[in-house]
Amino acid sequence: MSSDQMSEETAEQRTRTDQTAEQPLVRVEGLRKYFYEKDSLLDRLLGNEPVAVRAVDGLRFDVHPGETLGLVGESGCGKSTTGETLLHLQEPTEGVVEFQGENVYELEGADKNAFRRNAQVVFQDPFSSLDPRMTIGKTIQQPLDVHDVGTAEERREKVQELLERVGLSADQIDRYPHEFSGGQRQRIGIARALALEPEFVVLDEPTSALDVSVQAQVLNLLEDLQDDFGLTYLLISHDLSVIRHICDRVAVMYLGEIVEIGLVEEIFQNPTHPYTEALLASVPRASTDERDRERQTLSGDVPSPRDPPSGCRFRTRCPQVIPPDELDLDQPVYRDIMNLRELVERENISLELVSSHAEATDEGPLVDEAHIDEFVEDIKAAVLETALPPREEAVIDEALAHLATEDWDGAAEILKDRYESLCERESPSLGEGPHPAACHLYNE
Ligand SMILES: Nc1ncnc2c1ncn2[C@@H]1O[C@H](COP(=O)(O)OP(=O)(O)OP(=O)(O)O)[C@@H](O)[C@H]1O
Repeated sequence: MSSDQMSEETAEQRTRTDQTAEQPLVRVEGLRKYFYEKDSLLDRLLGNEPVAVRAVDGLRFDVHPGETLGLVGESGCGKSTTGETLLHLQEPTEGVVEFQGENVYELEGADKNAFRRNAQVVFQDPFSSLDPRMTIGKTIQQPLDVHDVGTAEERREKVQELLERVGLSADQIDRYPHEFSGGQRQRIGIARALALEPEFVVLDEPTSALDVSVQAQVLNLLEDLQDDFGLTYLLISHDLSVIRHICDRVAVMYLGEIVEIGLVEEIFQNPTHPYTEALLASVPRASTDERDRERQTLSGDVPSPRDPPSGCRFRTRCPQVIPPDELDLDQPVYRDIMNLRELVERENISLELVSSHAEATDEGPLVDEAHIDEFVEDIKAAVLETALPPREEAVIDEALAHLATEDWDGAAEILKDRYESLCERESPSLGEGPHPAACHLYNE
């Protein structure tokens, strides 16, 4: 092969859009981070096991050289914990993170140092992340001091260069953070992250503390810096417009897991996971195609990462839960019944409050035999939003009657027997390929 042919092929390889074929810069496999909150004295007396907060629960994804991968999801879904664990700022509970083919959790000595230099982070809040007593020059220079880079004079020169590069002026080097606006402070945070010439930067909500007018400027700066320095970004944001502005691909997170991942345009125009669809339904549409997409809004609260739902974690809020084959129910009715089941399983209905026929006693609520039907009607009126077909109403009446004697398990069992979904039995896996989604609707 001639050298011309070889260089042509290399150029082709670089512009290849199918990035999955490339050697990733960062490879994450089975990453878990659980927090064990301190157990109370009572827990210790009762011998209770500490409950794990499953902040990050089995992530697998790659970040390719030169790309910006977005990580999006509602507050508390584990985005920041992912970024911090990936950079080894937090100890992982389980899993592997490879940077340039090396497991970062096993690095030692010079290799560990090299990783620390090569992988940096920009935090959300430019107000609290800068030390108010330190000049911005000292703040930006600190990583150079820690890693003992160059002479004192060279370091100061480097800081001045960085200030210019992020759109500030070299003669501002001896000023203090309070003399700068929010946008300028974030530029200082970016300059500090770039001081050691990293290859990979985690941007954790880099613009969410800024005014909307300043956000685009900072995002444009990040894009320019990426081009100039060949940077690779993992951008964490709850804001889909930020993701769309700057990312090449995006991973959608829900309760510690990735539910869908793919090219940004592909995800925005053709989302497959019901959670992604619901997230997108809450933002203005760019094109007519997208505006025409069926609107599906999210119901219910995000469950606790201490006790996530079985099977698919999104199933307690999903507008497309899969009913058993033998049932022919409209989705809103099935959703309604599944919400009722959740309340019964968690014993989360205040019987005395919803029904005047439930009398509070020391042994719990007491319902007169003669009023069980009214008691059941009261619960349905308080909890259900749709009208049930007669066949289902009979099953639900039978189940709810068990609550008259506080037999929650009996009620739950009847409901489970008839309505249990594949979505609660089996956890859908995130498949392979350029645009996988962890949903039984697509994996069936
Ligand atoms: N040190 C900690 N100890 C206990 N729980 C924690 C700790 N840090 C985070 N968590 C919990 O882990 C879960 C994920 O938090 P994380 O901050 O990673 O989410 P996030 O998606 O970045 O949300 P946000 O955008 O609000 O920061 C949350 O339930 C949070 O309360």
